Amino acid sequence: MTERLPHERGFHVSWDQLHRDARALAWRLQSEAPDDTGWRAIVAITRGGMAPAMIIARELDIRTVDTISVKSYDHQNQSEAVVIKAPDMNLIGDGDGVLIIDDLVDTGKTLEIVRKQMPKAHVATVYAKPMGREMVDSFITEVSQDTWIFFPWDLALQYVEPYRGQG
Ligand SMILES: O=P(O)(O)OC[C@H]1O[C@H](OP(=O)(O)OP(=O)(O)O)[C@H](O)[C@@H]1O
Ligand SMILES: Nc1nc2[nH]cnc2c(=O)[nH]1
Ligand SMILES: [Mg+2]
Repeated sequence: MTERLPHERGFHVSWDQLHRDARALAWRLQSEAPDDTGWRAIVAITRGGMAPAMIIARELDIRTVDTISVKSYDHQNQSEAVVIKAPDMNLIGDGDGVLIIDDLVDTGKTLEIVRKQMPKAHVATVYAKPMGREMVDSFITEVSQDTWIFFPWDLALQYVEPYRGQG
């Protein structure tokens, strides 16, 4: 599977690392809140945004959490992102005072369509690649464009050969 990815590097994130990085993002977002009452809601971008959104909601004591689902379709090798489930717009409105959370931004296509729905929201991701960095207001760690980020929900513990004897 992984050999087929057109990326030179792999960045493997453990649950512990994700927890630390999401908490670091929450700490930063706390100081960026619009006023003393804090952020009024979170919109998590499914599915990858749900784990960091839960951690941030806990740290910032945000109880209103909604989701937006974006799916990329391939049309003659050009991918197009489409919203297949929107948040409750009566609750979220234009996004003022709302945090949008995703695990990462890569090309920025997902965030482009999400931002159109909630133009005043504050967009935050845990990880960012250079192409999409301009689409986020806050992030924690940048990786190079040719890096593939592996999240803990896509990984399993397994045996690896010792270095000595390889290559
Ligand atoms: O900046 P982009 O190039 O749009 O890529 C970033 C998006 O891609 C991944 O989600 P994916 O669509 O794979 O779905 P998932 O979160 O359900 O795994 C990731 O979780 C981001 O949401
Ligand atoms: N897991 C994962 N999903 C992605 N979607 C777009 N880029 C990435 C990435 O680097 N890792
Ligand atoms: Mg995603």
